[in-house]
Amino acid sequence: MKYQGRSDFNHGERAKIGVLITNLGTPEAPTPKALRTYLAQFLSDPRVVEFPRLLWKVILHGIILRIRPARSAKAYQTVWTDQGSPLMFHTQAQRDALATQLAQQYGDGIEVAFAMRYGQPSIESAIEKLSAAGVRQLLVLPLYPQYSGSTTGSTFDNLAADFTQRRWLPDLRFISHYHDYPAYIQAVGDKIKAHWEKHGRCDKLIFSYHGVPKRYLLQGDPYHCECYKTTRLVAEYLGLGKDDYMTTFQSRFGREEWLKPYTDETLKSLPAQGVKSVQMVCPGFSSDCLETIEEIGEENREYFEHAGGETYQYIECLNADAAHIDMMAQLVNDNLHGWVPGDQAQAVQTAILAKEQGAAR
Ligand SMILES: C=CC1=C(C)c2cc3[nH]c(cc4nc(cc5[nH]c(cc1n2)c(C)c5CCC(=O)O)C(CCC(=O)O)=C4C)c(C)c3C=C
Ligand SMILES: [Fe+2]
Ligand SMILES: [Fe+2]
Repeated sequence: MKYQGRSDFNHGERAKIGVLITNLGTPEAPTPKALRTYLAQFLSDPRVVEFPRLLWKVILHGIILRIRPARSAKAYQTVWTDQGSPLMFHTQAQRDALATQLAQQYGDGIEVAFAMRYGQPSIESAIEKLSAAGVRQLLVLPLYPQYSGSTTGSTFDNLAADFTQRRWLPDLRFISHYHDYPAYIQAVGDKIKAHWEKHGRCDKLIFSYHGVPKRYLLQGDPYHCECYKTTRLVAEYLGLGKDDYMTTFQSRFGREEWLKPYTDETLKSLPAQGVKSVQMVCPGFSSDCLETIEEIGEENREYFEHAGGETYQYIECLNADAAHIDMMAQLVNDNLHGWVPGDQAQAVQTAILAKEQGAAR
């Protein structure tokens, strides 16, 4: 059988709305073996590494997957907790809190699930679960505020690939970005304000985003522009002057040029320019993860301090903060416009019918 379907459907079944939040994915364990599996899937994605396929396969399997898993496993060990990978437990907590919030509005007419683009729980398994629960209208929210083909685009590829195997497709809506969504800007701005209230201000506030190869920007990826727009809007919300903040790009991979300015080089050079205290914020990451906790929280702190910097503070991601969950619920509500769970739709229809019958009498 080519297309997957349910043979147990019954006509009385209630149609539900499904909300699927997704993130990148993380290894199962901080070990070289688990890293190898994770990196093999991640780095084989043509959306992530746009390089001639055959040549890349040779480089990936012949060089990178022999060296990087052990190195990355060491880095993951520094962020791993009793609850596992931060990216995983934050995303799980976001799902739980969002489900609780949406249940207050929609009762059990809505199902909320989370999935990861690489590793588990996979997007396929989440759609299967939602479909078995009676979801006929599906809203997908990849938790990447800024659109990039390498993240958001790849999530859509995965979703579309799953749909090519499915017999009965749901109505589908896909949120491709929310980099300038007012509630998101406000949530990021308020998190910074809360940090200032506790710790005071620094010479410079640095907005550090994950980078992508510069080539992707030149070929039309809007990610770079969306990062700059997020920074500008948050800076405006905070009333910052142009010298009070800057945008940088972190987490370079490979040898080609990536989006600049690079976070690490910037931090190495700032103390010589008289900037002795910095606050770091990463609005492109909806959850703290390896790239924020280890790379921004630890590695870049060392670069800055080694170069003569005196104060270095990292402002955490929005994670499962109430303001973040409220923002997600608002975003979901905006995008569910016109969709109502099956029984509510039925109730509306019954009311219209009763009104019509009343008028006919
Ligand atoms: C937030 C947006 C992200 C973009 C854009 C992005 C692009 C991108 N990433 C790589 C390579 C790696 N990224 C890795 C980790 C990682 N990346 C993101 C997010 C974005 N990546 C997150 C949230 C994480 C952390 C995951 C976690 O488990 O905590 C890694 C793995 C770690 C390592 O070995 O260094 C790699 C590799 C590329 C090539 C790319 C754009 C083309
Ligand atoms: Fe990445
Ligand atoms: Fe990194």
